[in-house]
Amino acid sequence: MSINVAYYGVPGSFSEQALLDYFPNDVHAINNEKFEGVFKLLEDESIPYGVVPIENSSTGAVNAIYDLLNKYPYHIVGEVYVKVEHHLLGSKKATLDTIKKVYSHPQAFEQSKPYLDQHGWELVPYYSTASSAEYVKQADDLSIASISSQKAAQIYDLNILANHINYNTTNTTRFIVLGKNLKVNSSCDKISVVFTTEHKAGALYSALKYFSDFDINMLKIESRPVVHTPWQYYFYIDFEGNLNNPSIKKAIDSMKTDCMYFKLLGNYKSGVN
Ligand SMILES: O=C(O)C(=O)C[C@]1(C(=O)O)C=C[C@@H](O)C=C1
Repeated sequence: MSINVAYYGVPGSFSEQALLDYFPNDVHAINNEKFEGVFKLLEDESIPYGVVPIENSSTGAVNAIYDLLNKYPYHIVGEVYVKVEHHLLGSKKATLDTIKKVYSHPQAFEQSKPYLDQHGWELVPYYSTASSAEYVKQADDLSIASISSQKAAQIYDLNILANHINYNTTNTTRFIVLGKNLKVNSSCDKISVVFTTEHKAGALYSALKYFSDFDINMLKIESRPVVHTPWQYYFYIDFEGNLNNPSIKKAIDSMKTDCMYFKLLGNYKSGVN
């Protein structure tokens, strides 16, 4: 029986690619055009997983996803890295000279900025990179193009007007797999948490020092504003470990005592980059 998995975008988006890489067999993919839409789809009992982008190697965090991870009760149960190559797509008769406007996801604009800066095109932020291709196909207008994947060019039958326009040749996006429950098995080697600390000298240091005390390798820190309390922050931390390891348990219990708010986001197997 196939398993229902929600993803961001439409067929040909990088999130769909991430889903297919993570769930290569028997999957029924259900899409949504908004990041929060993917989280909402998981409210349906028949959809156990969702796939969304969280971080890009050139342009950094996808902030909206960090905020949604804290807002919804889901867990990170996996991650997958996808090499992201952007192309400029246009309708069959379009050329670089006919283009006036370019549609894409804002992250794709950032990842292709030096190329776009060479042209005077108007940039129109749109939904996913693949929806942008779909839009260009439907509009059938020589003056518009999208920044999308090669797969989107095939699906929406568009021409590639310029290849590989992302400035970083190792441009990679990390996607997370959302699930409803915390799932810990022996292959899980990465933990994600979010917390707030008191607004006083040394508070963050106190919470983080347990990584050193318990010899735990911290992988990432990201901060996001606590919206209704100006200048307070949620700290999102990724670190190596398995929740069944007693010293990881102790480190987390100690950390909690230094935090005003603490949420365990997940323990999962790190993806291959
Ligand atoms: O638009 C898509 O195809 C997506 O999956 C979204 C997204 C993102 O938001 O980071 C994913 C990968 C690329 O970095 C650009 C866009």
